[in-house]
Amino acid sequence: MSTAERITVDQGHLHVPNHAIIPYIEGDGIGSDIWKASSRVIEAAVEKAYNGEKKIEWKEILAGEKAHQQTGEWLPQETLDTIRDYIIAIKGPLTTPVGGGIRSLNVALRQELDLYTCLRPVRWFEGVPSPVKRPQDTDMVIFRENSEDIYAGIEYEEGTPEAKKLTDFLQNEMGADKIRFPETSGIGVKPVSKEGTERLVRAAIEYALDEGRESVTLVHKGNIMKFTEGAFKQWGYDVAHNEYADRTFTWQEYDEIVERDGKEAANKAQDEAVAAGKIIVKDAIADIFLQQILTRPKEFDVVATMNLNGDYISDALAAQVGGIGIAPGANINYASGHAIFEATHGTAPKYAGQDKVNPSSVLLSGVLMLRHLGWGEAADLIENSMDKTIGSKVVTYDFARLMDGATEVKCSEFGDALIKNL
Ligand SMILES: NC(=O)C1=CN([C@@H]2O[C@H](COP(=O)(O)OP(=O)(O)OC[C@H]3O[C@@H](n4cnc5c(N)ncnc54)[C@H](OP(=O)(O)O)[C@@H]3O)[C@@H](O)[C@H]2O)C=CC1
Ligand SMILES: O=C(O)CCC(=O)C(=O)O
Ligand SMILES: [Mg+2]
Repeated sequence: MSTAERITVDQGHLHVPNHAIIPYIEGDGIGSDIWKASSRVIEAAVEKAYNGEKKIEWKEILAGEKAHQQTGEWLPQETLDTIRDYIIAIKGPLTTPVGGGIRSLNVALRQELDLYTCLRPVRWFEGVPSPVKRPQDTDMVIFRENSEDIYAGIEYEEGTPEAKKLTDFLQNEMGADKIRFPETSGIGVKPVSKEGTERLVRAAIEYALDEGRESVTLVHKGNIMKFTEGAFKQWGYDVAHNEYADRTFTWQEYDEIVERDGKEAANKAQDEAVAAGKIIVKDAIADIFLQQILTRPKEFDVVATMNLNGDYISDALAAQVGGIGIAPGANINYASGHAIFEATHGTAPKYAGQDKVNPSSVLLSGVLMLRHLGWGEAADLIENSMDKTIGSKVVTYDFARLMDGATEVKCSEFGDALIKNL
């Protein structure tokens, strides 16, 4: 009889049994290849780290194409119920059609479970090829708001009665006179709330404090979208001022000191705050931020931003440290304890079933999961093995095409090499 048990949560604190059941969604496209390779490495690392004392029992749950084939549903209720019950899950990517068709199942999972933080650490591994000269300078952790913004899916197709009704309302009752082509516009709505912003920024500041990080940058396009992105910026600063006054120093405080006492006094206050171990909370407008992460990456650390900005920033930053094949993530609700770990990339359909792509994104999502469970020894083993394997230039196609003298291996063979090097 299996001794496996479910993970439980008590007031946000996880209780992880030694033999833990973890539900997984294999994913569409490349999902099956990367999951097979990664799950084997995770199992081997746990076995080696704890001599069999700790163990994961995977429990498959369905979503996406596999779910549709087997149950007729894209996201069965049973899948949501299982994640609710088992608290922690890991998933491969799921396809979302562009234009029409079903809405994103990835977004639906985050919304259904209210996994409001999308945490995406971006760091370089020794030896990974990168388009920038000093990839080691990029070490950031993205906190992407995961529950609102235009991902709420409130949009109406051009030419429909709903789009016309909303356009008429905006023009006739709200005085919106800048809809350039009202007869042929699709209309989308972008909700951004104070509560949603506060819980995300709070999580980012808590993380920065716990992990000894230097700054939290609020990234927004608040000059143009004043009451959504601009409000995000101000609510973010307010969290720092109202809840973390003794542990943060903000650029708004800096500006106030400049106004009152001059720049020298402000610089002195900031230096003293840094010396006292306070976190600097600052902000950047999204367009220039995308330049500065390339030109001055050392100046950024924890990044807190809204859903769409976070989506773009995730892939842009991934490129700086070797690409989307090595970009992990986690979707977390810090209050309920629920979390789904998943790669940043998608289903890469042109590589589906070829045993070709890099499994590192989902594997490193597993590493994040192991750390989240308190199984850091197994996580360390995997990261060290990645260093060793990539250092010996045994890599999948994505790295091989940018490396001189690399040995290109398949997805499954990269998994084998990682297990050998654990
Ligand atoms: N969380 C999720 O489940 C996500 C789902 N998606 C969905 O995935 C589908 C495809 O999206 P698409 O825009 O093509 O983006 P993808 O991230 O799926 O793929 C884009 C490109 O990224 C590279 N890539 C992706 N994964 C890997 C990997 N594991 N190893 C190496 N290279 C990789 C490949 O680059 P190259 O061509 O240069 O070799 C690939 O062609 C869409 O339906 C989209 O909605 C997208 C993002 C996240
Ligand atoms: O849900 C999708 O299809 C895309 C999601 C995405 O790009 C992301 O979460 O980074
Ligand atoms: Mg994305």
